[in-house]
Amino acid sequence: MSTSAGITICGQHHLNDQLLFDANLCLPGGKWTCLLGRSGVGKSTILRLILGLETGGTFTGRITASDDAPLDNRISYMAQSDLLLPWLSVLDNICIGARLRGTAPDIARAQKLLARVGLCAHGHQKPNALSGGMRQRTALARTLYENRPIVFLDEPFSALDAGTRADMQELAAEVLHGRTVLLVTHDPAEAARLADQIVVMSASETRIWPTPNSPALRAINDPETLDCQARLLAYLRREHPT
Ligand SMILES: Nc1ncnc2c1ncn2[C@@H]1O[C@H](COP(=O)(O)OP(=O)(O)OP(=O)(O)O)[C@@H](O)[C@H]1O
Repeated sequence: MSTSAGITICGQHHLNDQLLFDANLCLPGGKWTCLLGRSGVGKSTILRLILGLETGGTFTGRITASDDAPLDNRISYMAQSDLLLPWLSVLDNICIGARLRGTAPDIARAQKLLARVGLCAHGHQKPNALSGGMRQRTALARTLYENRPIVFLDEPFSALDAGTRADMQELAAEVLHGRTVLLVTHDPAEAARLADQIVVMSASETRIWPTPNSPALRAINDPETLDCQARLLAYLRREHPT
């Protein structure tokens, strides 16, 4: 695996000639950044801009890697929708990246990941036979299979029950330790538990929020983590009321 470079995105994004956001966001290399902010503020757009994907708007600014090398082929991306191919089995969906690159899929690795996301018995099934949470875990396994130094996760645990969510957070923290991770979430508890850096995004700023002193992954009942979660929730409710 190549080194996990940091990324900076600095600039303004306009949608239909209206300013959507003015962002100055630095993702430290090898660390987890959790990005929160009200729905529609532009969190997914930030991911898509760094990935060079269509956003429907216009970005003016700069996106740079800390090692000045191109970001191509260094990022794996788990979008909000699972993007599973309905005609392939769960196992084949997990190794779709290898197939698209024309390389032999590592079936043993895919099966290990399938087991880690709790879907051992479902590898042969088609995605339409799975629940929403099972589909999301398949997409997580596909993202982890890619073994990239930079990983973008857009609400990756949103469809999971509380117990499975905690398990998948722990799996992702273990497998992606030392990678540059950008996790978009609406869950202050998730951010308080997983983040090396928490960023709250609004139209006018990307605000760094204080994280607990202990290293991630933090215990669910760690008092400082619970305090961070409560303060963050209070801020989000005050700053971004519905
Ligand atoms: N391809 C597109 N074409 C036009 N507008 C778009 C496109 N993609 C996103 N938008 C608009 O950009 C704005 C920001 O969307 P984005 O998905 O980045 O928000 P978000 O903060 O991730 O929201 P959520 O938390 O609800 O996922 C929204 O107004 C959305 O309608």
